[in-house]
Amino acid sequence: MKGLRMPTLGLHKDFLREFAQLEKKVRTKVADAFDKFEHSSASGQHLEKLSHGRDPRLKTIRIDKFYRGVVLAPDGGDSFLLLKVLPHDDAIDWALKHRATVNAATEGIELRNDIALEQLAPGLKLATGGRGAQPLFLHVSDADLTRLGIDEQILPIARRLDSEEMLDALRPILPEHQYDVLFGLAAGMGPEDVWREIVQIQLSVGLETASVATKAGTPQDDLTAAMARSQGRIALVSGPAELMELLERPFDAWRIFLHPSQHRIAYRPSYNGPARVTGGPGTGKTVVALHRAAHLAMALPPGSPDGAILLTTFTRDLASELQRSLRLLLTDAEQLRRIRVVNIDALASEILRGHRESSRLSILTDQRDVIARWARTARRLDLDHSAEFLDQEWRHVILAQGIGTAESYLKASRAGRGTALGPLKRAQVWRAVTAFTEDLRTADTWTFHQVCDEATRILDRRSAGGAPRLFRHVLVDEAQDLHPAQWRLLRAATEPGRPDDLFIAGDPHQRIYGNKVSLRSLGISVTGRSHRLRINYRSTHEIVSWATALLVGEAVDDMDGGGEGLSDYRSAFHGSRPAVTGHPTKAAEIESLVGQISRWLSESEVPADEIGVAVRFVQFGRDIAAGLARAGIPATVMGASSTTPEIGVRIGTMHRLKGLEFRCMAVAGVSDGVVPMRNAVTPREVDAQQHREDLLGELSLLFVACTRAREALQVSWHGEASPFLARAPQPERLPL
Ligand SMILES: Nc1ncnc2c1ncn2[C@@H]1O[C@H](COP(=O)(O)OP(=O)(O)OP(=O)(O)O)[C@@H](O)[C@H]1O
Repeated sequence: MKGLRMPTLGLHKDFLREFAQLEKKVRTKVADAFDKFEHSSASGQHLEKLSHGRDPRLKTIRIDKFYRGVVLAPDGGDSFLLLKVLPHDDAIDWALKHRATVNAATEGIELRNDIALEQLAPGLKLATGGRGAQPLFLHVSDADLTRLGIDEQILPIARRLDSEEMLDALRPILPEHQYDVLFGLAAGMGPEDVWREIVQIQLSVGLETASVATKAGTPQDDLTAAMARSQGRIALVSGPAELMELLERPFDAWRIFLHPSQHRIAYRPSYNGPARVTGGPGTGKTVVALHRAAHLAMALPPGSPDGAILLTTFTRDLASELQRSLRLLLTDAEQLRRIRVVNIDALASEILRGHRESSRLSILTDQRDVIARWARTARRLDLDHSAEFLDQEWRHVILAQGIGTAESYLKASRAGRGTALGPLKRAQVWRAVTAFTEDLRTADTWTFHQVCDEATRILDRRSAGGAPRLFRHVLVDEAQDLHPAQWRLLRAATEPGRPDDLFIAGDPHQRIYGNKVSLRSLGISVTGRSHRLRINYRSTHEIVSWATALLVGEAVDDMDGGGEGLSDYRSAFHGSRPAVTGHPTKAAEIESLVGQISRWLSESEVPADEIGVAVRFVQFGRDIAAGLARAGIPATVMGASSTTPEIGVRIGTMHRLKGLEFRCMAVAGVSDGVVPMRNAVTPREVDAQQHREDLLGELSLLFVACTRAREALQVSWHGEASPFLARAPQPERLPL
């Protein structure tokens, strides 16, 4: 077969991003132009060389009168890397200025703006000399910088940087890997940490993907080899059919451009027990869980039963979203059938229903009904504990620890609860719990936690009788909000001690339901199999830094006996700053919001369903929907009806929008008394610890709402501003 090599086609992630932003008719032309790469003999013909470019391998291709593509293609070689698609003059300008190199540390391809870098150095010297500030990388030796992949051109520039802002300003012209290394060092990581977390991951994932991508014995040119080692930045495609498939779904880059730090977690052949991924909002935890599920489905032997893998999460809406994404990732119907996607509570009810004579199950879904029942019980027994206190004691101590008798409750640890309860008080609480649960039993009515408990007992009995566990692998997303009863159900659903039994994705900073767990106490040890993601792919740097400031100084536990911070958490790209606006009245806030949404729709041409509005309580959402309707803007209040299809702008409570994302996001009604919601916070005098926990929960809720925004965020209030807003820096009050 000598001389008959197929061309290698690679796609840079910038290419897909720019392609996604083009109008549909231009996208069709781009697809047509690159479809011509079908045969190696013809592939290079359409490429035009540039004279006086920095890199003779950078060529352009005509798309139409206005657009050109930029391709990296060595003369006479058979590798093509699609880099950019830009308006005609910009494409030429980009191709003239840039140069592709292979990084000495990662062996992957990197691109740099050669001209801008050359022009930069003298100016930088002056700036530093003028201010005499301390160089940013004084503590790192040249040898270390070189070992981490900083090359001869960048080293003198790095030496002249004296602030993180300067580094940030240079980001667009620096080779991406080298920026990542410098960012890590500037954020306080030592050279060894940077080596392990940034270089080694890229190197080892790159080598792994390269060995999969290249057939044994096939000779390769340097460019092909380096392309294959550039996991996360470059995706190799098998041919025109795959290229066309990718171009049909340009918004779903997550399917092919996993960052090496994501790839190594998702595609590790096997974990010798439960594994976990954490990270701030938008770092791709869900993406990693989806890829892991796909990896496990592909690894199952042929003929494996349908539904052998469970992919689960907190709510029904999030489960539907997971199912939708999974269908994009896995196209093989048999592999897809191996993964069952269902939310935990629905799974628990299904198990219980299947076990009862009647499949009807009455479940208390509204927390207000639960509280009303507690209030009745407390009145009947003449107790002076509040309904909320009793409910919390039941959920956070009794159900959480699976306590079944008065004796064990008397001895139980109440760590995390702020009010001491002596034996007499405990006996009173136990009486209330017994009366409350007895009433539920008589009415054959359940809470979801009870359903989970009962489902766990059913599963445990079945496996004690020798039946196989329900699932071979269990993956759970949004894990920070699970109650211990739900954890126990998941533990019982898969065989402990088996490789890849549990895969857990979650962010403790987004804990909004007050459920704190210790994984160890539930028999789930993730020691040595825990990973953290640091790069936000959803929101701009401006949104991420504003929202992160809300949580500064808050200690959050990581469910495994440690704490987790957000200091090295950052965004992958820049955009406009969030806008924060106050209004004298509710009507004025709604009017301004309607104006902002109209501008997003008309000036920025954002489709209505890519605009989200988060509110703390649903009635304000309805008022906003009415305001939008008066302006002729379609909107849906999410969850208001299960039968009406969702159209237009999505309005939802902050709880409801968890896990979702929108190009433009308004977080409205962030007023004093509403955020934090007064009646959602236990008074300090009732339970000081619970008071702190509730406040943190409300703060996390605001954080979750703000981090749903991809490109634009507006936060507004009427009356007095929420005290939480004083934590965040005042952004420029500019229209977005
Ligand atoms: N490697 C990647 N390349 C491109 N896009 C990515 C990548 N990883 C994640 N994304 C995108 O970033 C966004 C956030 O990803 P994802 O929802 O998985 O994050 P998350 O950590 O689960 O977020 P949250 O905790 O806030 O719900 C999504 O739009 C996803 O498609």
